[in-house]
Amino acid sequence: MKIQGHPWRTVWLNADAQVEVIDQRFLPHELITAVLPDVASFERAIREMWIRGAPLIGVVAAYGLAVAMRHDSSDTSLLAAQRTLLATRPTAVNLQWGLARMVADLLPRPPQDRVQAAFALAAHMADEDVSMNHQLGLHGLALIREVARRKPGQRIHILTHCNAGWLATVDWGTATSAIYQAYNEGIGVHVWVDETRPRNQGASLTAWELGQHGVPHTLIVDNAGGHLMQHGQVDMCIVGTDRVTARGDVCNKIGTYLKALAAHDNNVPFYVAMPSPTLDLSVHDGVREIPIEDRAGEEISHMTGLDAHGYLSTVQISPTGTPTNTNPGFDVTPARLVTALITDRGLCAATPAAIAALFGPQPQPHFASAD
Ligand SMILES: CSC[C@@H](O)[C@@H](O)C(=O)COP(=O)(O)O
Repeated sequence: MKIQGHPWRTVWLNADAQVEVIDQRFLPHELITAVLPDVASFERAIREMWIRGAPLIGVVAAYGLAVAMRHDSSDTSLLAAQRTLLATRPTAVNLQWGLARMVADLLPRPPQDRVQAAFALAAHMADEDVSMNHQLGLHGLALIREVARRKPGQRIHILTHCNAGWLATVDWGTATSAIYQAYNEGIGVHVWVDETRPRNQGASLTAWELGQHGVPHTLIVDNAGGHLMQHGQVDMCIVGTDRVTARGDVCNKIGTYLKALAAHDNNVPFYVAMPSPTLDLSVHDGVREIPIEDRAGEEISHMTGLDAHGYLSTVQISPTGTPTNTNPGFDVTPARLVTALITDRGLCAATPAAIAALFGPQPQPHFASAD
C-alpha cells in the first residue's frame, strides 16, 4: 500500500541484498526502517515487535533462515536458526508454518545450494502473502458490496480490532484488504478502529495506514464497540487472526472475544479474515490448546506517545507497585460466534466440516522443538 503516495511493502531486500523492514515501534510518529543482518537481529525484531502481525512474522522468519544460510549453510546452522526464531512468539501459527516450510525445502538440498534457494523461497512466500491477501479481500469485498446494495447512498460502518492491516502482512492486510478494495471502487466505507490496549496497534498502526490510503475512519476506545452495535452503528466486524483451529475457533488479539460477544448479541455479522497459512488443523479446541503469549506488565502500566514538545516519550499511568502481571496478548473466540471465515479460497463457515471441505488434510510440517 502507499505511504505519502509511494508504494511500500513491510519487508524487502535492499540494494545491498540485505533484508530491511519497517520498524513499527515508532509508527505513527516516525517512519523508520531497520536492516536485519543476522539471526540475532531477526530474533529481536520478532520478539520485540519491530515487526508483528501473524502473516508478516511468518515471512520475516523465512527471511531469517535465508540470512542464517548466508552465514553458515550447514544442517546445524539451519536447525539452530529455526529453533531460535520459533521461540520468539508462541501464538501466531504462521511463525511455525514459515520456518517449517523453509526447512522442508532446504534440508534435502546440498549446503552449497541453500543460500540461493532460501532467498528465492522467502521471496516467493512474500509474494504469495500479497496475492493471498488480495484474493481474500475480493471475497470480503463481495460481502461489503452486498451491504452497500441494501443501504444505497449510506456509509458502510466496519469495526476492526488490533492491526490486521497491510503492516501486519507483506501488503494489503487481511481484515483491511476488503476495506481497501471497497474504498478503491468507490464504496462509502467507514472504519471504527478499536484502539486495542495494551499496545494500541489500532490507534498507532491501523489508524495510520487507513489515513495514508484515505479511508475514512474513527478511532474509538476498546470499550465503545458494544455501545455502537446497540445503536445500529456497525454493519459488520472484520478482524484478523493469529490461528484458526480445525473446528473454527479463532485466536486473535486480546479483546477480540468481547467484540464477538457484542456482535452476536446485536446480530452484527462477525467475519474473520484468514489466509490459508493461519489455519492450524492440528488444533481443535482453541481455548484449551492454543498457547497464549504472556506479555510484560509494562504494557499495562505505561503508555508511549508524543509529549507536548513533540518528542516520543513513555509515561506511567498506574500507581507504582500496582500488580500488572497478567497480560495475555491474545484470546480465543469460539467458532459459534464467527459468522464466516473470509479466506483466499473463498468464504468458509467456521465449522469442522466446512473447513475440512475447503482445506483438506495438511501435510505434516517439519517442526523443530522450541525448547
Ligand atoms: C493479519 S494480522 C492478524 C493478527 O495477527 C492481528 O490481529 C494481531 O492479533 C496481531 O498481534 P500482534 O501482537 O500485534 O502481532
